[in-house]
Amino acid sequence: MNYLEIKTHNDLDKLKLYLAKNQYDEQENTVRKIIKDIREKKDEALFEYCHKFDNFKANKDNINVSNTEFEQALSQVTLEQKETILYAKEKIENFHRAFLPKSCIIEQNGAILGTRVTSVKKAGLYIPGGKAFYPSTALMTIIPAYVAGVDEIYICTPAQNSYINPLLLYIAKLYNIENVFKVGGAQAIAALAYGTQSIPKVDVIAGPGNIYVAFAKKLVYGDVGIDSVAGPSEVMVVSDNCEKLYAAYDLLSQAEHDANAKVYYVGFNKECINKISDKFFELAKTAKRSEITLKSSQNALFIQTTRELAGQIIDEIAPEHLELQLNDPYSFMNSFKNAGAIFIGEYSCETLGDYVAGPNHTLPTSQTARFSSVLSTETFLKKSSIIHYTHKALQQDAPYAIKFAEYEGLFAHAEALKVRL
Ligand SMILES: NC(=O)c1ccc[n+]([C@@H]2O[C@H](COP(=O)([O-])OP(=O)(O)OC[C@H]3O[C@@H](n4cnc5c(N)ncnc54)[C@H](O)[C@@H]3O)[C@@H](O)[C@H]2O)c1
Ligand SMILES: [Zn+2]
Repeated sequence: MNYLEIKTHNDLDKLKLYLAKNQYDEQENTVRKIIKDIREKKDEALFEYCHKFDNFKANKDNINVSNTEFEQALSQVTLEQKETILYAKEKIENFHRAFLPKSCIIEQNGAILGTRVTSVKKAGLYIPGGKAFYPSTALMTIIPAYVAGVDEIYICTPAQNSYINPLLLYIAKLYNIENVFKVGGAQAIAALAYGTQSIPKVDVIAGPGNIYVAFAKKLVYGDVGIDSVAGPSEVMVVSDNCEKLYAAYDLLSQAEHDANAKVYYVGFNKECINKISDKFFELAKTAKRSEITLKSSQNALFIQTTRELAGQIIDEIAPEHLELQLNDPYSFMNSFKNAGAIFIGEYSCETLGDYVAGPNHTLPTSQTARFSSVLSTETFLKKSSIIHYTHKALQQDAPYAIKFAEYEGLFAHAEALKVRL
């Protein structure tokens, strides 16, 4: 078991050292090669990788889910499944609508100044599907793109042996999305970033994935927009009591996603740490997905610290999901800034956020919550400035702008104003 005792400010170095050990050079090299191949050989490389990684013999005619496949899938979806999806859909839509940024203008010294919010034209959504199926991610990626008003939405998801989860296709159909490509991993991200004969180049790629997907998004960023580096799941539970052992269950709920998932428990006394870790490892051994949890549980880190230092530990790790099972969580929240999503109180377990609470479950991982945000409508929006002067407003501001232009030696800038005065 990985265990750190952080009792003084200097002890934080132990944590920094621990976090710096996480290196994935091999996977990064693999991803670089995949991106290069897709850029150079396009569909040819894409089809090869579909075969290699997902055992799907892709070609230009079967890479896109056909109408027949849609119909077959839709006929398999039960009434109960539809009701469950529609329940979550409504809650997620309401949340994303409520936080939709709007264009706005102000008037300053007679000039009209504003921000015009427009959506991107084309979005590529990645819905993972290697070790589990994620229809919930279909809702979590499609809804913000749809609410933002994206013109064209394309989906990529791995199709092992050509199979795609029917619930995912049901959700795509709810939003009239016809372009669902059976492509996963880094090759899907590269195809959406640079375009191939079969897959169009998009403006923004959003959606979570495993380490290959996360690296690929990081590497194509700049040529295309991304939501965040939303890689293998992470959870940190900070608790000041352990009577109910909830923390152990919550750690396991993230450990079952991926062998590379990371779970952290931060406690203030050794008894709690022992109790939670014992239960966690017991659950990891007997879990239904034990072939994954036996590996990911090896990444679990248990930290004993003080309440005063806990905030700094959170800021260092910047966990994707943070659960605060504390007596006074709201005052504790002043002690840190970095976390993808914050779950407050013992009843707000992370599973609710994954499926039905409403906020997005696609979140920054591997310490990127220091500067990245949860996936939202903003991922698919951009802001342009609006600047509109009348002659009177120009007369007021021009003398100052002319002086600035002269300080910078940019005399043509000054002239452009002078001719208008
Ligand atoms: N951060 C978030 O918001 C969030 C949300 C949900 C899920 N997740 C994460 O999404 C991930 C889903 O992972 P998954 O594996 O089930 O599905 P996935 O779709 O992300 O990955 C499957 C793809 O990985 C590629 N791949 C697999 N092995 C490879 C190899 N050896 N070399 C190159 N490429 C390879 C293949 O192309 C395959 O199609 C998990 O890590 C989970 O924790 C994250
Ligand atoms: Zn989860």
